[in-house]
Amino acid sequence: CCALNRPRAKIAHVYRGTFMHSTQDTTLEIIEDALLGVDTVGKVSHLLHSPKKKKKKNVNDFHALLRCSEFFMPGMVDTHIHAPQYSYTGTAMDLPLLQWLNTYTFPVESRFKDLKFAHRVYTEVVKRTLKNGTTTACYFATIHTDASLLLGKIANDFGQRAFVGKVCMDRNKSDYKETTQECQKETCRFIAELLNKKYPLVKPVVTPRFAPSCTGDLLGQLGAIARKNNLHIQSHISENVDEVKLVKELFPESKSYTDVYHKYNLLTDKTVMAHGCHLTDEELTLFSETGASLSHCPNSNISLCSGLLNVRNVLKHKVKLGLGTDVAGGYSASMLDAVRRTLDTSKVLTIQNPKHQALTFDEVFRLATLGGSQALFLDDQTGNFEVGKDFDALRVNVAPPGGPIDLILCDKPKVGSGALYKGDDRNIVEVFVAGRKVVPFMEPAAE
Ligand SMILES: O=c1[nH]c(=O)c2nc[nH]c2[nH]1
Ligand SMILES: [Zn+2]
Repeated sequence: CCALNRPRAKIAHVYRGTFMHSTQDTTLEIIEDALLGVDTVGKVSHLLHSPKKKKKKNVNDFHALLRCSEFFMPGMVDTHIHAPQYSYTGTAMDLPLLQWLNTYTFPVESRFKDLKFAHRVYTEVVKRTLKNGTTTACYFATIHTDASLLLGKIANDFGQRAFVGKVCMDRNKSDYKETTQECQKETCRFIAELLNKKYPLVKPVVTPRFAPSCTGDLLGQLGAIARKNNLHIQSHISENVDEVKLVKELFPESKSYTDVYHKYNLLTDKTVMAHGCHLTDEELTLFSETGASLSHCPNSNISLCSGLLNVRNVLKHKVKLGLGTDVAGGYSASMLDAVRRTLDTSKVLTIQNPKHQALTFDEVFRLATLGGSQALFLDDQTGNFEVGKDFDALRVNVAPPGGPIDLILCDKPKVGSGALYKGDDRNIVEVFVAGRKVVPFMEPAAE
């Protein structure tokens, strides 16, 4: 419908082959021998299911033909990732959350005052996630405004769609914090300067780290800033039981952890909260009523022994949910890993309770793509191949030379699931964001 209201841009590319995506009505739709057009502004102009019936020769003449071992799927949406923590991924997996933060995370994040170090790490994380098929990332940076702006520039240079958050914390045992006033002032500067760059795909997100590292004053100010500027919000919630206990002690007047954020206007339909493993049904209802979403980060939840989120119960409460890698609580920057761990976690819940209905592959595929775009309030722009949305896509080759998969029993409808279970970045041969090919990497524009 929206596509009809716009003047139509010219078609720039047409691809022919198999397309896999999720829609509101279909968990996983596989369209074989389809023709998909991308217009000059990077949007899907048409998706024809049976082009053979349309015998107008000149329509089909200029298409790029996928190999029979290839298909297109929507780019994946990482709804929660800490860009600075990429520097120590996989090296600090032996402590629970609160000790883990003090021992490993805060000392490393403090180093991002150094813009040279920040440039190196942020370039690597943007490249690594893009190569692994993350077309949209919702990033936490650090408390440093200039380094956070640099992350925005690097995502823009490589063509990744991203939210970037300058982290806010005015309460911490170590020096890694700001005063309440600095947090507020620097958040406003960060938002103004990032918006001023007019990057088409990179936007700021208001980012209180989590309730234990913020005073009520700061949370209130950040809620007001987000409201005034109509911005996204991200934080953490109910990841681990000690953290939930700490929040009870720090905010005794609040009914629950969720209530703390709600009180300070931080639960909106543009809020994404990571984890939520220990939320009560009552809290999930508050999420549903406010339209706030959850980011499920199974690798992190297992690696830090935080808990097992019952995604089925979250979905029953009609709470929007996407997947996140949560680097470096999670040790993998790949969303394919997040897909697998989501399935594993759900099956563990079924082992514990046979009445639990485990998530299916198709459902998890939807969470990694359309679900993530809904969680980030971006589903009018990305998440599947509906006409009028940006063409954010992965060209997957199930069996590239030297790849990780041996195609033996090739049952066509199952090829996609096999590729996502067993595949890696070698299978993601091209990545597109808003119609632009971003993998293989583009040369960043000269200064
Ligand atoms: O997984 C997590 N990573 C973090 O950096 C963090 N900060 C607060 N809570 C957190 N959880
Ligand atoms: Zn996190």
